[in-house]
Amino acid sequence: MKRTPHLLAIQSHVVFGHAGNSAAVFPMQRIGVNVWPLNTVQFSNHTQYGQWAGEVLAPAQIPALVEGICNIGELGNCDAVLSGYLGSAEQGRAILTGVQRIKAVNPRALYLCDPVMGHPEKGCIVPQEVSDFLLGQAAAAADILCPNQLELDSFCGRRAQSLEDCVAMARSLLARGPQVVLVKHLAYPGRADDAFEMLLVTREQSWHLRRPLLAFPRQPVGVGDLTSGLFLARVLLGDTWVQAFEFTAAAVHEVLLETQACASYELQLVRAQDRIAHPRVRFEAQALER
Ligand SMILES: Nc1ncnc2c1ncn2[C@@H]1O[C@H](COP(=O)(O)OP(=O)(O)O)[C@@H](O)[C@H]1O
Ligand SMILES: Cc1ncc(COP(=O)(O)O)c(C=O)c1O
Ligand SMILES: [Mg+2]
Repeated sequence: MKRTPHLLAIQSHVVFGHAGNSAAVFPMQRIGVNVWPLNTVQFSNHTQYGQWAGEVLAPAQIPALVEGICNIGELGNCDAVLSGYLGSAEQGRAILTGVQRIKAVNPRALYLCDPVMGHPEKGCIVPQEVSDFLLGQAAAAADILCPNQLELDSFCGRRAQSLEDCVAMARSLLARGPQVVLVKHLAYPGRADDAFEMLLVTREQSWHLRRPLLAFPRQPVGVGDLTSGLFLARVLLGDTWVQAFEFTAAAVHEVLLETQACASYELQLVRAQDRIAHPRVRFEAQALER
């Protein structure tokens, strides 16, 4: 029997609704991965409501929890670490120490960093020191980096001018260490206004993918977290990079269709669970020149 992969997911938890682990854990489990959720913050709701209650996990808890798993002899079973929304830069440094610890016992373990830097206009609030940490240290430690356009621009210190430019910028991130860069949402001048575009860049190849742009009265939150979680889960389940990319686009689109049909602001993950596991739509990634 094929082994079920194990994934340590270090990101936010919201009591109500879906963002961070609250957007990613159930879908990753639903497609067949054992998830170890480690919550960097526990907030009542995501920050785009403009108000929330709750607190940030003390950074020392991250190594303590990893050590606890080590002490029961399970750390070597960890196939991957995912990090997303962080409450402080110190938490970020603690995660990198945890990643080193896991790679020491399982050198094949992957680290996916979703560099959630916030989007002040949209109300996604992240402390500045977290962005500085992500720009400075996280990219070098990651095997897989999943920025959105704003985060890609921040890494490169300039705005992308075209699709070719986005590819060149993502490629420049590979030079810092990652094997793969997945840009979860492209926004460059001149792109089609009826499509939602994503990009996957490895050392050997680049792929571009388009899916339909759906209309929402208020953009749902947690889509990025769902995207990075499903991508990593599918890689652990044995997909190639491009297979995982295509699956992720389809499964996320299914969730958005269900969410739109329900006229809901929060992602409809429970209702969409069968569509996540078996997407009915399929999007083909197009290989780019390079
Ligand atoms: N097919 C789609 N149609 C319309 N909006 C989408 C679609 N897919 C994703 N979105 C929205 O696009 C935005 C992507 O946000 P962005 O900041 O680029 O990434 P992230 O979710 O990582 O922060 C989100 O607001 C999400 O709800
Ligand atoms: C607590 C929390 N976690 C994660 C996110 C990131 O969500 P997204 O996947 O839309 O980038 C947000 C965005 O506001 C948030 O408030
Ligand atoms: Mg995001």
